[in-house]
Amino acid sequence: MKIYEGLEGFTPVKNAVVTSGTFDGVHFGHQKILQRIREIARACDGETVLITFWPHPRLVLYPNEHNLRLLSTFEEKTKLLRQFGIDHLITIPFTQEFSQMSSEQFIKKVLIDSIKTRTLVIGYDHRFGKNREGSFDYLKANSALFGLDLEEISRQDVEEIAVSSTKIRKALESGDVKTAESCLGRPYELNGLVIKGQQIGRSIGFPTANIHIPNDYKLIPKDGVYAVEASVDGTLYKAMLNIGNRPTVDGTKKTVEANLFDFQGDLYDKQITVYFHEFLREERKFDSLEALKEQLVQDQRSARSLL
Ligand SMILES: Cc1cc2nc3c(=O)[nH]c(=O)nc-3n(C[C@H](O)[C@H](O)[C@H](O)COP(=O)(O)O)c2cc1C
Ligand SMILES: Nc1ncnc2c1ncn2[C@@H]1O[C@H](COP(=O)(O)OP(=O)(O)O)[C@@H](O)[C@H]1O
Repeated sequence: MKIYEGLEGFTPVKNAVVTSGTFDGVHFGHQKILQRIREIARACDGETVLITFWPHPRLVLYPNEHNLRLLSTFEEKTKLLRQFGIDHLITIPFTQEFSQMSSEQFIKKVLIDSIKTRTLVIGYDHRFGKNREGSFDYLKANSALFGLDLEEISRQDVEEIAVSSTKIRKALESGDVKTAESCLGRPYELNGLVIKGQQIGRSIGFPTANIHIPNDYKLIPKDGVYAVEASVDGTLYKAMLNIGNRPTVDGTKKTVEANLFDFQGDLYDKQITVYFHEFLREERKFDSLEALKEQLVQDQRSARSLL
């Protein structure tokens, strides 16, 4: 997959089969669209092109709305799009100025002049251009004029899947990692770097890798204890993970930390990926570290039996 920042570096490809959108999470519904554009490209000996916007339009249009959290970081999204067979990824810097472009201008300048789109695939409810006025009907009425084939993912197809990024965000915010997993078609993941903590973990026999997630827009699931898998240096470990303030040790800021099963060694400064499988329990304040330790023994047993 080739990645282009903006349209400048892009040179038109043969029979471009195009779709556009934010694709946050690259969930099951998005995957249907990706599958469809791949099929069309194969049939016409063309190449798949995905236009996406970064930063997320809502972050630019509503900068005061600080609570928007995304399912995928830019790196996670590109990795997934590559896996799903996109040949060319164009990321358009989403600015206030860009948001003022009319749908007609978007079609003419971006889809036709710059990309030379042969087929455009969009969901029935997809809108683009200023105030999201560019609808499928408008495109359909003008597609001959624009010289492109149009393919709609129907309402029925979209509703059958019953998946949306919003639904997945809500599920994760309530700890429902199972629903998130079924909508994403894979477990929800976090990526980060292992950093030093207060080194209390090892003293109670449960060293915990503290994970620093550099992207503050990335959605962290609800506080609590989870059964997860963790991947480090290409090896996958079963693990348990806590998200929260650690009231037992009077913690003040939120941490994400994992105890890996059947692992011994040093993880500091390593890149780690965790995959959420089950919510185990709420985080609690224990009367002593000894009581916390007893609970961790139980948590480990529960996690092992679920994973
Ligand atoms: C699976 C798991 C569950 C945890 N549950 C709790 C909890 O319920 N309450 C709490 O205060 N801390 C909880 N913790 C956090 C511990 O307090 C933390 O691991 C300990 O403070 C050591 O942290 P440190 O080595 O990073 O300093 C949990 C940690 C893990 C890995
Ligand atoms: N099974 C394990 N799971 C998690 N971390 C482990 C494990 N074994 C060793 N470690 C190492 O121990 C560190 C955590 O120990 P801990 O005492 O909790 O210190 P810290 O407070 O710095 O996280 C991890 O960052 C990692 O380098």
